Amino acid sequence: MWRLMFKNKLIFAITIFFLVLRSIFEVGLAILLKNLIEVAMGHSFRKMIDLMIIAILYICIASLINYCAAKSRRVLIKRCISYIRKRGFESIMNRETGRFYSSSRSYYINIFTKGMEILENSYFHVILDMLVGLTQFITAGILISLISPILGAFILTMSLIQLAIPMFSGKWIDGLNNQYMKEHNKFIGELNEQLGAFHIVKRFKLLGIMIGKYQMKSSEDLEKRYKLDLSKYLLNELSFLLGQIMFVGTYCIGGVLAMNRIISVADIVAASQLMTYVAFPLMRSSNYLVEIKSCKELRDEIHEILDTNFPDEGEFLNNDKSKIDEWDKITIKGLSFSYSSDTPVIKNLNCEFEKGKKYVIVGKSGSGKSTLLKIIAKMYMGYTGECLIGNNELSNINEKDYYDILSMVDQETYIFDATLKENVTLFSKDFSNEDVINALTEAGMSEFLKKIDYNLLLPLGEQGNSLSGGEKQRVSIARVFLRNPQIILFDEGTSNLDNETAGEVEEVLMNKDNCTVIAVMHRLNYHTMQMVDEILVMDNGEIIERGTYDELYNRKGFFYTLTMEGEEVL
Ligand SMILES: Nc1ncnc2c1ncn2[C@@H]1O[C@H](COP(=O)(O)OP(=O)(O)OP(=O)(O)O)[C@@H](O)[C@H]1O
Repeated sequence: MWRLMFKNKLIFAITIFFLVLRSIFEVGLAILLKNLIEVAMGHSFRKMIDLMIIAILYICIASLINYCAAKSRRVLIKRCISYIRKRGFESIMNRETGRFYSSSRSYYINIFTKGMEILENSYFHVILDMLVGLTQFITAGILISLISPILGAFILTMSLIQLAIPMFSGKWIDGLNNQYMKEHNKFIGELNEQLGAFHIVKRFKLLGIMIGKYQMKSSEDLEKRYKLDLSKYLLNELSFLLGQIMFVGTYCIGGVLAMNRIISVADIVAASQLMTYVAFPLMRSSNYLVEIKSCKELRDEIHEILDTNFPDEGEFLNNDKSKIDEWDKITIKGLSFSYSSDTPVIKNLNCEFEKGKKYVIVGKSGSGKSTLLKIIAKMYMGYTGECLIGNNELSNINEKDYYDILSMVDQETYIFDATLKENVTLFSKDFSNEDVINALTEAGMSEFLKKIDYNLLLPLGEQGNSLSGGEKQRVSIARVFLRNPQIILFDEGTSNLDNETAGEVEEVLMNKDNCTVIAVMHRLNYHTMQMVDEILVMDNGEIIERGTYDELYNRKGFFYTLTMEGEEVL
């Protein structure tokens, strides 16, 4: 991670230059003081005036250097964090879908907010502070040893004792820090969930329960933070105690040496001033090492995010995977999948979807329909069996290529805080207003377009707050229609629409030329069903019936029972 600072060679070199210069100037002040005392004791007014002018100039130059050091250090750290934020975000957004979903949203948010703050304060600043401390320590150490080797030896011994602290406490603090980060992740997750569920909390009068849940996570988070801080304070105090022993000890030894006329009073004053630059960097060094160690896990995580086969700007991670060849059908052979190791959600499933044909999957809630669609959409890896697009195994296909031919309408719609047009084109410049209007019309938005006077620049607000649930759903359908993909996966895409509009949209969908449609539907419109090539009936992760609507209905099997229960067909 520290190598990141080298990436900005010029600003890194400038920062080091000013920091080292600043340290030398700070330490040099002790020699200036020593000379002032010696001149004062020599009673030469003229020399005193000259030295005072030099001292004022010295202090002014030191201040200027301090400012330059602070500014260049700030620029350097800003660039490092900016690099990690930008490349990290690109890397995460370029992840394969399955891998992206293997971590929670609050995990990512935490890395980019709290994580960056910790990295900045507990790593980059600390490394530069260590450099300042090291320069001060070496310069002051040499000067003190020149004044008295005995004092030098005493200070060195005490320093080594101080350095032992982080070595013994590193793992302990590491563990506490990890526990805190985990608890903090949970707290952010809870906060995210509760704010997202604001309307449900209101409507179902859940405030008491939710505040209780929130309070629990909040106090666990604060408790872990308290334990971490307390341990850090303890170590700080131990370091401070050793520092004080060194401080007082140096005065005592210096006094004895002065009594024996080995060093002068001016030497004692200079040594006491220099001691600060030996003692404090050392006292802090144990904290620095603790801080650096404490964010090791975080650095490893950021490393993993940044280093995984990192692509050039704008490229996708899995470019090594094969491009998709010509294909004639989607073949699923012996497919099994489970979210957790115990219960499989898809069980040894076999089926085929021919290119250009239209399919509807039905089944009771929880039978695995959406999971099957998500596997075909390359959102979940870790399945067993085969999922072939033509002759290409899905897991070997380049995701970018795949999403050129496949689009999905999800159960959950996502609307960006942008205009209607941007929400349909998804910020692409490749589509005209006419294309957008056609797609929206196909998605059943003609009345809405009239109502807004065809204003495609209409802002839709945060999460599409200015739209109804059905309108949001139709915007997400229009996105898919606009792209005219070879495969459309449609997961209850019309569930929020009235029967008439739903029927119209489904008719457009089922009449898309050269497009393979696999739709999950609960509410089956008879007219739509007549346009479907095959209906697959799923139960408990398996396909138990398949055929046209009439075939299945007349078979009087599971599908018929579903229709009789009134769950599937209106
Ligand atoms: N992300 C997940 N993690 C763990 N279990 C899940 C996850 N998503 C779904 N499941 C479980 O997998 C099973 C199948 O879910 P799936 O959403 O595929 O069913 P479905 O047939 O589409 O249901 P519905 O018609 O209600 O949408 C359910 O028992 C569900 O609880």
